[in-house]
Amino acid sequence: MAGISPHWNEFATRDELAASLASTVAKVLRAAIGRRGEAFLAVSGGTTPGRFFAALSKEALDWSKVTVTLVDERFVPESSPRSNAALAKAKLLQNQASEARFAPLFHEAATVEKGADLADTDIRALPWPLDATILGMGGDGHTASFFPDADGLDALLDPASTRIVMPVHADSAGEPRLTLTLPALVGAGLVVVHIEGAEKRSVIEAALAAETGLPIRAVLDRAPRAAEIYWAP
Ligand SMILES: O=C1O[C@H](COP(=O)(O)O)[C@@H](O)[C@H](O)[C@H]1O
Repeated sequence: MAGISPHWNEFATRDELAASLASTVAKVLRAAIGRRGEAFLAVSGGTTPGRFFAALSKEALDWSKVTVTLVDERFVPESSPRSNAALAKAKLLQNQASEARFAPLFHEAATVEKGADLADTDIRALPWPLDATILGMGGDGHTASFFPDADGLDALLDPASTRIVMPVHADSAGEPRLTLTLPALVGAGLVVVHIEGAEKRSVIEAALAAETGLPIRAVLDRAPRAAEIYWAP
């Protein structure tokens, strides 16, 4: 394996995982605020992060100094039930975390390419590097919007990319997507892969055991420091 092996954090229940991950991320955000006066967090969408978002939203810290963005987004407005921004706003930007600044990836544009250019400009102006990146993973081994069948996957996963946001077209994704690029994501001080259930565990274990070519493996291999896998049944 080219990269540094990830570290496993296993929990008996999804609630225990959510509480522990929220506590760890809150510590990282507090440390960043202490060190540089602000903190920068990227979170995933999908079905997995709900409990973690609820727990993190109740953590006491100076949320007015925190910027939250997304690891990836569907090219849909916030009014869509498939919007990751809508999910993050409803489940994370509440309670204590309602004071945080949210930076969306979706911008109204005629094409996802133009939307990605607008997002790249906006997101570039944020306080890089990320302090924490919380990735999810699909059962197909995709993470962020690095789908196995994405057009130009090598460019999306290029560790030398100078882009921060790129458009994604993949038949399996449903609609066009926007994603942070690999170097933007893995440059974070803390990189977490949050997965739940036996099936996803098997997928990531198989990806780590052999060169499957799955995007999750490329991300873990190309991260400059060991990622943390958070898993519960
Ligand atoms: O499409 C997406 O899926 C993955 C995994 O989602 P889940 O529903 O299986 O938890 C997610 O990490 C990503 O942000 C999202 O856009």
